[in-house]
Amino acid sequence: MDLKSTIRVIEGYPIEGVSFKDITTLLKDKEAFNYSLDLLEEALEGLEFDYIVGIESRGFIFGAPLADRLNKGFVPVRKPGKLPGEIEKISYDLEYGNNELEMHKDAIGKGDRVIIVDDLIATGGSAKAAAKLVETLGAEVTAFEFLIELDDLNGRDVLKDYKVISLVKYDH
Ligand SMILES: O=P(O)(O)OC[C@H]1O[C@H](OP(=O)(O)OP(=O)(O)O)[C@H](O)[C@@H]1O
Ligand SMILES: Nc1ncnc2[nH]cnc12
Repeated sequence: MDLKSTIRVIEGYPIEGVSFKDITTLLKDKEAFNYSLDLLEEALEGLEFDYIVGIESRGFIFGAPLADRLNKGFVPVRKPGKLPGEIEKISYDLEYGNNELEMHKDAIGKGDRVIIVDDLIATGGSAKAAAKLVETLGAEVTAFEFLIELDDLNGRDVLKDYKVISLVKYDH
């Protein structure tokens, strides 16, 4: 199956110059959604880890079912103000705008190995911020896994010290 053909591209959203990769068209196609999870699962074969960490919100859509398939726990990295317990917080820049991410302090710790999952890597800012949260809590990032990679935005360079897996590539 050609996964790319199920992803809709909308130019100029949310601001001029951005070529937005809309995964809602993939998600509503049950074969494409299932196949994307098959590929995400297969690509992690041979890696040892304890948890899937998903980045809100689109990272939850792939991260949670992937954790269930792999019989691992799922840990959310959330946008500000959503987690009820004691949190670790970090600020970061996006392709458009900036944001903050938070994680429960007691969610993971020393000796834990995690896979960080998101739908897309653009600048790599969100992924790097999530890794810093994981590492601040004493855990280790085994790999990053994305459905989509935007090559020209060089997010992979930002994550050069890590294993990075992506399924579908675009120039930008
Ligand atoms: O590599 P980066 O430049 O950091 O960009 C990628 C991030 O941007 C999008 O999330 P967004 O913050 O738009 O939130 P959403 O998932 O809630 O739509 C996407 O889902 C990634 O998390
Ligand atoms: N070009 C893009 N398409 C979809 N989601 C994004 N998040 C950051 N950049 C994006």
